[in-house]
Amino acid sequence: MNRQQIIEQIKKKQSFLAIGLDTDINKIPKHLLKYDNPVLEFNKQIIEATQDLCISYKINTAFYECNGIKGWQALIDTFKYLPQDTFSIADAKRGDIGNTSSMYAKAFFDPAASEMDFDSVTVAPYMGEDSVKPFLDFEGKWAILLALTSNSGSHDFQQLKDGDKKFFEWVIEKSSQWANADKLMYVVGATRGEGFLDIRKYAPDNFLLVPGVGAQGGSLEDVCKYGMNKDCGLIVNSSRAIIYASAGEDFAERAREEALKVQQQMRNELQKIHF
Ligand SMILES: O=C(O)c1cc(=O)[nH]c(=O)n1[C@@H]1O[C@H](COP(=O)(O)O)[C@@H](O)[C@H]1O
Repeated sequence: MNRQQIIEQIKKKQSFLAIGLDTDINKIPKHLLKYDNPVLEFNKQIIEATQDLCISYKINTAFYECNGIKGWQALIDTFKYLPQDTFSIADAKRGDIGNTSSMYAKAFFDPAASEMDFDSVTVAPYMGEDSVKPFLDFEGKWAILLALTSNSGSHDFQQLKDGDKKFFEWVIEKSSQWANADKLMYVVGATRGEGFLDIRKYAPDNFLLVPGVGAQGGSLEDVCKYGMNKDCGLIVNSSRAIIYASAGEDFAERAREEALKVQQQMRNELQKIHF
């Protein structure tokens, strides 16, 4: 999905919500355990209940990788179940020396090799240009670079100052030379409030993937106030607050209710920029 198509989906659905399929077998409703692949069944029902309210699904691969072959199969099958009109994110946080990154890129971008054809992968920028380039070399695909994350550990490195800039500002400034806003997004935690102003100084046009509303308590209002640009420029993720709204048989219905609340807030924010 390209930038224009993302913007069209935002306008059409009046939403910039990504639902995070951080599906933990220990947290899903017990009645699903009778299925051959309970994680897949859970994901299917969540997707069916929410797809008109979100523009994206973010699959955090850790929740699948930890379950070995069955987990990886659930990842592939969930990928295949994602609606065509949603932007797919493999949240794998990869990045290694060039030839290894090429393999990581193939794992998510080359369906002939892996059966998966995600629109994007999250990438850790710490190893620099040659570790990110292999993801950018795939035509029509996106790399989503970690910039200023939502967790307390973001202070350890990302917010250290060198000269007139913090480390995350160096990351954005430098990586902007590798690709433009049609291929590169940045992760910025919803808990960063006015920190979005610093991000927008260096990335005025890029879409930002913003996790941290819902369970981590980030404010959607602040994210929009400080981070929105004329194209919206935001894909805001919520995982646990939506997918685990109920542990009962009504889990999909309750997930829809939670997604709807977020979507309605997003619609109000989009009206402010006349979307
Ligand atoms: O890259 C991410 O998606 C990410 C970056 C970040 O700074 N903070 C963060 O929470 N995430 C991911 O976003 C999701 C947040 O989940 P909830 O807190 O349950 O909404 C998880 O999949 C995290 O791994």
